[in-house]
Amino acid sequence: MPPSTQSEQLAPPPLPLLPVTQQPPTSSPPPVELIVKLGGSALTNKQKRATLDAPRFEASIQLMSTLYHAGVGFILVHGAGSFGHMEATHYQIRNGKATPLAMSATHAAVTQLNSTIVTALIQRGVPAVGVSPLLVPTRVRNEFVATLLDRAHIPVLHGDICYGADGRTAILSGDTLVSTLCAAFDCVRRVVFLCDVPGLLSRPPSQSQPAHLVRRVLVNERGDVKLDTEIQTTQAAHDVSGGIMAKLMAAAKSVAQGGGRVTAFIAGVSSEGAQQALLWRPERGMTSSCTRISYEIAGGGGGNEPESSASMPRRRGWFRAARDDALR
Ligand SMILES: Nc1ncnc2c1ncn2[C@@H]1O[C@H](COP(=O)(O)OP(=O)(O)OP(=O)(O)O)[C@@H](O)[C@H]1O
Ligand SMILES: C=C(C)CCOP(=O)(O)O
Repeated sequence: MPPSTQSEQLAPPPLPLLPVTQQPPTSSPPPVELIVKLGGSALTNKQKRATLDAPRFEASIQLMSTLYHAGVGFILVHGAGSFGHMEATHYQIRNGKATPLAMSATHAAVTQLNSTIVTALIQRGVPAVGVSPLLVPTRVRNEFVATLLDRAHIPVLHGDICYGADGRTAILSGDTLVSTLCAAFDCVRRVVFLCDVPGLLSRPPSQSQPAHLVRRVLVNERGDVKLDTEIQTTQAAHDVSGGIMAKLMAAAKSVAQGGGRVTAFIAGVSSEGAQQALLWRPERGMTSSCTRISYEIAGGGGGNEPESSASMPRRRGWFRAARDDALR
């Protein structure tokens, strides 16, 4: 074989050609009951730019592959993790005035992760197709996702940068995308947010005091959230999409807008809780190893008046979701 030139060596390795017989049938795709959000913390080392967390990445891909081969239909969304948050912070995208080049650089980072995920899934026989939100209007994006599902693909969307209606630059979190998809696809019954923690904890895992897992969160028709315990949360300085609190609110929105149709979960990617959440059915009742966010008509449980979550470092009782971060 002739020696490779330098430019050939720089190209990423190609996907091996799959045996034709391994390709899954394209007829009768399963109904889509599930949206999975693979958090950046379930895929990457969020402290180190452009770095995968190899064991968690493998666990995430393996879980998605197992789901697919078990015949479960789902839409996959992933976060940016260390491929996007640091760029978005550096280029001040949330300030609304990032340059086109800054937007491109941040989008390139998150699509690099998207391509890595899609490639890993294809290698395991999952017919994944990456879908970037970027400039595509929500309605068009949802039609594209629906067409991919009809053709038996697994759409893989991701948190991204976007331009608001006024042209200002903004972040569209994967968590927000989940609630948008949930509203558009009324066949969805559960949404599962997978990350590096077993669910919502009473304290940030970085604190030395022991934290307990919050197993149950209730949401009313207005999207107000009820917790039976006080919680404290933190987020990394370079996190541009609100951390675990924004995730809880996106989960609450998915549940509230479904009016009881949808149950949401936050679970650890390598935990038993992930299996419980991904395969949960209403008749299975309680889940013990993850956080379950479910619907309850307000007035059933007493509690405090809704307050602004932004002003409450410690929360207990009913409180109201903070304003959505996304512009669309
Ligand atoms: N009370 C808490 N309970 C659970 N996690 C918490 C809490 N406070 C802080 N955290 C942190 O929140 C992180 C999960 O939120 P984060 O937004 O990073 O998730 P993600 O969806 O995986 O990331 P990304 O936005 O990159 O997709 C955990 O890694 C944990 O360190
Ligand atoms: C930082 C960017 C570009 C998207 C953030 O999406 P998230 O990680 O799902 O919150």
